[in-house]
Amino acid sequence: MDSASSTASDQILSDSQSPSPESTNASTPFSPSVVDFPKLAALTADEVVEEVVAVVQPEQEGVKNICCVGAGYVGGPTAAVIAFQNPGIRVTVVDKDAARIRKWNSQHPPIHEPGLNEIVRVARDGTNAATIAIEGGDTVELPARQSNLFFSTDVARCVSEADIVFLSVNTPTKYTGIGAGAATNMVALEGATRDIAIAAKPGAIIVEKSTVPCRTAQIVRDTLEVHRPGVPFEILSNPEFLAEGTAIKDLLNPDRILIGSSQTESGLAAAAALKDVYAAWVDRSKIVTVNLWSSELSKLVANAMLAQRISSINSISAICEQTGADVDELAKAIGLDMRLGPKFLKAGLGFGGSCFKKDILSLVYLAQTLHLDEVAEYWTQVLTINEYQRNRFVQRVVRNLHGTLIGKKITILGYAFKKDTSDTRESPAVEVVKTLLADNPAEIAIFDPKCNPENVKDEIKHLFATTDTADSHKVYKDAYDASADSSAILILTEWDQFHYPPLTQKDSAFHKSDAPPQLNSTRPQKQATLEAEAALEADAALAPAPYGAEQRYLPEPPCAEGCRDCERGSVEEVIASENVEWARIAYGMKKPKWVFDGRGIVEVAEMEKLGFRVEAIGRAGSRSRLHGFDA
Ligand SMILES: NC(=O)c1ccc[n+]([C@@H]2O[C@H](COP(=O)([O-])OP(=O)(O)OC[C@H]3O[C@@H](n4cnc5c(N)ncnc54)[C@H](O)[C@@H]3O)[C@@H](O)[C@H]2O)c1
Ligand SMILES: O=c1ccn([C@@H]2O[C@H](COP(=O)(O)OP(=O)(O)O[C@H]3O[C@H](CO)[C@@H](O)[C@H](O)[C@H]3O)[C@@H](O)[C@H]2O)c(=O)[nH]1
Repeated sequence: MDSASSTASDQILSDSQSPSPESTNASTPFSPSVVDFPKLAALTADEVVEEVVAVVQPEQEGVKNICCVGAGYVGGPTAAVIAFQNPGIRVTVVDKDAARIRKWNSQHPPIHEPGLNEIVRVARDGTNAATIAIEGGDTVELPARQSNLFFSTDVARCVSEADIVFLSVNTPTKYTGIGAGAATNMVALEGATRDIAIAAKPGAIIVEKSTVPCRTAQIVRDTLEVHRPGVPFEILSNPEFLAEGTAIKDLLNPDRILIGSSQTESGLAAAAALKDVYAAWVDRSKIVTVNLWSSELSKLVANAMLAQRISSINSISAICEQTGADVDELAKAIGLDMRLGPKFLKAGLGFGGSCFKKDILSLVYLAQTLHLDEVAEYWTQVLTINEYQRNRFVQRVVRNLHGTLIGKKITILGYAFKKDTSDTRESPAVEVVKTLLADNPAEIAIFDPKCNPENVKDEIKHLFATTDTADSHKVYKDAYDASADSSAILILTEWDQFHYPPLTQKDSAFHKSDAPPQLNSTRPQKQATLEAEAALEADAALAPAPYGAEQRYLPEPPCAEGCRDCERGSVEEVIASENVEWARIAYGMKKPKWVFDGRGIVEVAEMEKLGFRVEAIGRAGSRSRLHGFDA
C-alpha cells in the first residue's frame, strides 16, 4: 500500500521511525491518576502511603517533559529559559536542521543574544554548586544542577515523550501562488504539525509559539484529527513577544505571557498547565489567558502597532529635515506624554527583521480576505512609509556624492537588522546595498561587529548570485580597513560601538534600562534563589568578573570541525566589538569624509570637529548647518 492511498491510522502503524505512543483513554490533559485500590492490598503500610502520596501530590501531576519543535531564534532561547527556570522539567529542542542542532550542542550557539550562552550553559551542561557574591556585599548559595536542556534531531522520539509540545517553526511570507507576497507560508507549520500529530502521546498539549494567521489553531486541530482520529489533544496559542538582541532579558522579565485556549474544561486545564510552567518565574498577574483567536490575532496586532509607531516617526523625520526641527528632540518631547510613552520612537532608515513586514502583510491579507479593503490599505501604508524612508536615505547619499558612485568606495557600518544580534533577515542594509549597487560603485565595503564575515560573504554571494556586480563587495573584520580610502560611510545598524561621542558603560547593553530581575525576599525560597540566579547569569553576560559566576560552569562541549566562530577567534571578535575610533576612521578616509547616519547615533557637531561631513535622518546635517539652517 503506498502512503498516498493509506489511511491516517495505517500511516501511523506503518511508520517504524515514529514511536506509536500507547493509546490511553485520557479525555483531558493531565487528568489526575486514580489510586489503584486492589493493588494496595498487596503492599506494606509504608508502600501504601508512598502509592497514595504519588497520586495526590500536585507536583507528581505537573508537566515533566517539554519538546520544542524548531531550534531557531525563538525556539532556542525560549526553551533555554523555560529549562533554566524549571530545573525539574526536561526540555528538548528539536530541529530537522542537523547543522543547527550541532551548533546548539557546542560552545557557539547558532544565534547571538546577550546572556544566551550563560543560560544555555547552566541548563544544558549542568553546574557546580557555588557561592556567588552579589551587589551590596551579600552572597547567594547556588546549588549544583543537573542538565535539563537538550537539543536533538530526533523529532518523533522527543515529541512522543513530551507533555507539552511547542511549535516554533518559521512562518514566512508566501512568495508564489494564491496570496503571494502577503499570505503566510504554512509549509513548515503544516509539516511540523503532521510530525507532532503522528508522534505525540494522547493528552499532550500542542502550543502554537510561532506567529500565525488568526484561526490557525483550527488547522492544527484538523491535522491532528486527520492523523490521530479520536485521540485527545489540546491546542493552545502562546505567541512570543521577545525582540532579538534583548531576547534573554525579555524572556526573563516579560511584560506579559499570553495564553489562548478554547473555553472548554479541557482547554482551560491545558492553559492552567502551561501557566504553571511560566509561573516558575513570571508573576501570575502577568500571565493573561484569553480565547484562541484573540491570542493569535494579538500577536499580529502588537507587531503592526509597534511598526506603525516607527513609520509614524519616520514620516515626521522627513518634515524635520526640511524645517530644522530635530526628530530626536521631537520624539523626546512627545514621548514624555504618558499616553504616548517614549519607546519605539527612534527615527531611522526603517524597520527590518524577519517579523514586522511579514506580520503586517499577514494582517493585510487577513483584512483583504475579509473584504475589509480600507483596513488593508491603512496597514499597507506602514510598509509604504518604511520603504519610502529607506529609499529617501539612499537617494540622499547618492545626491550628496554628486549623483554618481562610479569609482567610489562606500562603507557600510552595520549589516544586522538591529544591534546585539547577528540576524540579517530583512535587514535594511541588504536593501541599501542592493540599491547602491545599481549605481556601480568601485566597492561596497561592509563591517558588522557581530555578523561573522564569512557568513555575510556567503549570504551576499547567494543574494546577488544573478548580478554581475557581486564582486564589488568586500566584507571586513574591522571598521578601519573597511573605511580606508572610502568616500562615504553609511551607518545602517545602531550598534552601541558606533556611537559618537561614545556611550558610557552605564548607557549601553544590559545596564541601560530594565535591570535583570532582583532577588525578592517575599517569594518562596526556591523561587527567590532562581530569580537571583537568573539575575546573576544575565549580569554575567556583560560583566562576569564581579560576580564570580564562572566557577559554576562546567566545561562546554566542543564545536564541530570548521566552526566559523572558532576560526574567527575570540580576540578578533573582541576587537570587532570595541568602540569605533572615529578619529582613526577620519584619518583614513577620502575628503570630504561623508558620514550618512541612518540610525541617529552620532552627534553632527562633534563629528564635524573630527573632520567629517554628516547627513543624518530627521536632523539638520552638515550641509544645512553650513547654510545657516541650524537653530
Ligand atoms: N525571530 C524572532 O525574534 C521572533 C519573535 C517572536 C516570534 N517569532 C515567530 O516565531 C516563529 C519562529 O521564528 P524564528 O525566527 O525562530 O525562525 P527560524 O527560522 O530561526 O527557526 C525555525 C526553525 O524551525 C525549523 N523547522 C521547520 N520545520 C520543521 C519541522 N517540521 N521539524 C523540525 N524543525 C523544523 C527550521 O529548521 C528552523 O531551524 C515564526 O513564526 C516567527 O514569526 C519570531
Ligand atoms: O524605535 C525604534 C525601534 C526599532 N526600530 C527598528 O525596528 C526593527 C525591529 O526592532 P525590534 O522590534 O526591536 O526587534 P524584533 O526582533 O524585530 O522584534 C519585534 O518582532 C518580534 C517578532 O515578532 C516581536 O516578538 C517583538 O515584540 C517585536 O519588537 C529594527 O530594525 C530596529 O532597528 C526602529 O527603527 N526604531
